[in-house]
Order: sequence, then structure tokens, then C-alpha cells
Amino acid sequence: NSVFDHVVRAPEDPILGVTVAYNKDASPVKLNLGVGAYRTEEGKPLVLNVVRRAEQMLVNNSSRVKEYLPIVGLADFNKLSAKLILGADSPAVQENRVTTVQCLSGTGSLRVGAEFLARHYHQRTIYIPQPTWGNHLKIFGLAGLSVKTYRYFCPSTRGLNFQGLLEDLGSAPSGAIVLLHACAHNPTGVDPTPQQWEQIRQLMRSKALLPFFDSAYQGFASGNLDIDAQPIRMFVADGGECFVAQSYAKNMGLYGERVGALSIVCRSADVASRVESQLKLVIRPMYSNPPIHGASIVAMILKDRNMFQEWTIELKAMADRIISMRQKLFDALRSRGTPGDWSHIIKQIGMFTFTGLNSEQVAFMTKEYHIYMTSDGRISMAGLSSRTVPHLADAIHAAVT
Ligand SMILES: Cc1ncc(COP(=O)(O)O)c(CN[C@@H](CCC(=O)O)C(=O)O)c1O
Repeated sequence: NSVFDHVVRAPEDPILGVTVAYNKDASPVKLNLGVGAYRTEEGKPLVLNVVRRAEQMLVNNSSRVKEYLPIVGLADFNKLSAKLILGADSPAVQENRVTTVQCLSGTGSLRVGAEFLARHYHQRTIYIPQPTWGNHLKIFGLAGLSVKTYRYFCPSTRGLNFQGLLEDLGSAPSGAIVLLHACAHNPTGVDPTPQQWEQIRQLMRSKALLPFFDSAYQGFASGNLDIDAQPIRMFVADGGECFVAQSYAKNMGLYGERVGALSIVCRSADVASRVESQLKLVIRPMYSNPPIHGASIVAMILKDRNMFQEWTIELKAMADRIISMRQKLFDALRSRGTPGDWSHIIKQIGMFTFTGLNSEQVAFMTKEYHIYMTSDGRISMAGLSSRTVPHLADAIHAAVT
């Protein structure tokens, strides 16, 4: 018998497991609204034209080799990623106070940051929003941090519980780490207003709370890269320190290439360089050094003015299609006279709508209509098309009447 006979079967991941169930369904009308991955109006994954162009140029470059990258990754990619999120004119970048390391997409950036904090930061408590992306709890818990939550979503208004947020951060121990979604909060699709962000910033700085931004959707919420980075830039502008995890999975469609970056904004260039030296000790035994292909694509696009311009146009088109799906779903429910107030569908932003449907209603929609979505009622609007909206609207209508 095996030495692993005692190993029990683990449950499927709450998000990625939805796709596993979807793939097993033979129904011709099945709809995958689970994983936050963009789909076209034809329901197909999308490789951006600018990405294909960059990839072709890389392949045609016969002098390109496949040597190891440094532990911190591709230098051009790191510099350009910091500028993309912090702003080309960022004082922190100009004063060399930012260390950026290429990591395995957003998840890897969060994990490297968490491991660094567990080793080098005096406060081992991190506050994450309630609710938040399911993997956050495991990433920070496994790194050895003590994970607490702060109120974020108000079920009755399906909007932000701003008072609860302020109270919970106000009563956090000074110096605690706070995880903040930079834009397009997952799963709620609810973001603070700029004025509310300023109040959050003042409260956090007054208690020396350490901001850890998770930026997985820059450009996807508003369609504009700079607007979506504003909350991060407000914090960096005050001269304080912060962590930023960046993912290119969604906004460049590089899901499987695992391209991301962790930036740590420090008070001085000297601290930034010592922090970088310690980040290398976290990364080397974890995966040694990051993959070269995806980062080379991103660096080429960010570096070339025309390719960057082309990317912003394709990115806005994706964001706009998602917004149009919101309006279509809202209109479809209204035309059916579906009971309830569904205005949150057009008020929420980013990839997801937090519908407010409960797990029983979700199970009903999966069983009777072959709609696949996470059990918390989140739907990925990118999985919808004009053709499939009526089917979803029928399912929701049936679930709530
Ligand atoms: C807020 C947030 N942070 C980080 C990530 C990690 O993205 P990377 O692929 O590591 O760059 C996601 C992806 N969440 C999506 C995609 C599927 C998943 O990984 O759960 C989602 O919630 O459906 C996310 O929503």
C-alpha cells in the first residue's frame, strides 16, 4: 500500500473549479460566468492584436536567446511596469525609491510580497476586505501572516459599507497591513469614490497602516489606465511607503503567461535597494527566476509608443464590451419585470457583477439553466454576449420568482 493512502481528496477551487464543472456539462446552452477571463462577443478567448504583433517580432528576432533571467526578472519590464502603475512622472520612480521585481502574475506578486512582510515587517496582521478574492486568505495565511477582515460590502444597498470600513480600519492596531483592491473590486464590483479614497488614505497614514494594493484590473474598470491607477498614485504622492502587486493577465490577456510585478515604494533609494536584496532571497528558493516570454511581450508593448497606443485602444474595447453587457443584462431583467432592484448591475464596475443571488439560487441556475458562476453570486460579465444575455436573464428571473 502507498505511503499516501491517508491523503484525502481536496475540494475543487471555488473559482477555478467552476470551469471544471462547466467543461463536464454537455448542454449546448451552458454558459461559463465563473472565471474572470475575457471572452469576445463570439464567446471566445482573445489574444490582443498588439500581443500577437509583439510575439511575432520576438520570434523573428534571431538573436533572441532563452537564457535565465536575473532573480528579479527582466529589467526593462520592471522599470516599465513601475511607470505604468505609478505614473511616468512619479516622484518615487524619479527618486529611485521603488524596487520592482517580476513575479508570476498577480498571485505570485502577492505571495512574494507576503513572504517578505512575514520575514521583515514588525506587524504580522493583515486586514483584507470582506468579501475579497478567495485566494487572498490562503496566500497571506500560508505566508505566515495573521489574516483579519474589514467590512467592505453592504448587502442591502449592494454598495460600499464605507462606515464599516472606516470603523474597522480605525480600530486596527497601528502599523497593521491593509490589502486594498486598486480598482474593480473582486467580487463586488464596488470601488470607493475618489473622495472616499482620500479619507481612507488619511486614516491609514494617521495610524501608519501599511497599504498593500492588488492591481489585477488596471484599465479594465474605467477603460483608462491612469484613472484606474489613481488610488495607488494618491498614496504614493504623499511620500509614504506601500506595496503594489500588478497583473497583466486580464489587461493584456496574458493569463497563462503568468506575467506580473511586485513594486515596493520605500522612503529612500538606499532602503529600496536593501529591500530588493532581501526580495531576491525570497524568490530564489521559491522559483529561482521568472519566465522570459510574457515579460518580453509586455516590455516591447510598453516601450513602443505605437504599440502602447494600440494596446490602450484594445483594452478600452474590452472594458466597453463588458460595460455594454451590464446594460444589456439590466435591460433584459427590466423587460421581464424580474422582481427586485437590479441597478447594481450597471453601477458596479470591472469584470464582475455581485448579483446578490444566494447559493441556492445559484445552484438552481446551474441545474436548470446550465449557468456556471461562483456560489457567492458573482458573475463574470466578460463571459456574456448579446446572444447569451437572454438565457442568463431567463435563469435569474426564474431563480427569483
Ligand atoms: C483581485 C485579484 N488579484 C489577483 C488575481 C490573480 O490573477 P493572476 O492570474 O495571478 O494574475 C485575481 C484573478 N482572479 C480571477 C481569475 C481566476 C483566479 O485566479 O481566481 C477571478 O477571480 O476569477 C484577482 O481577481
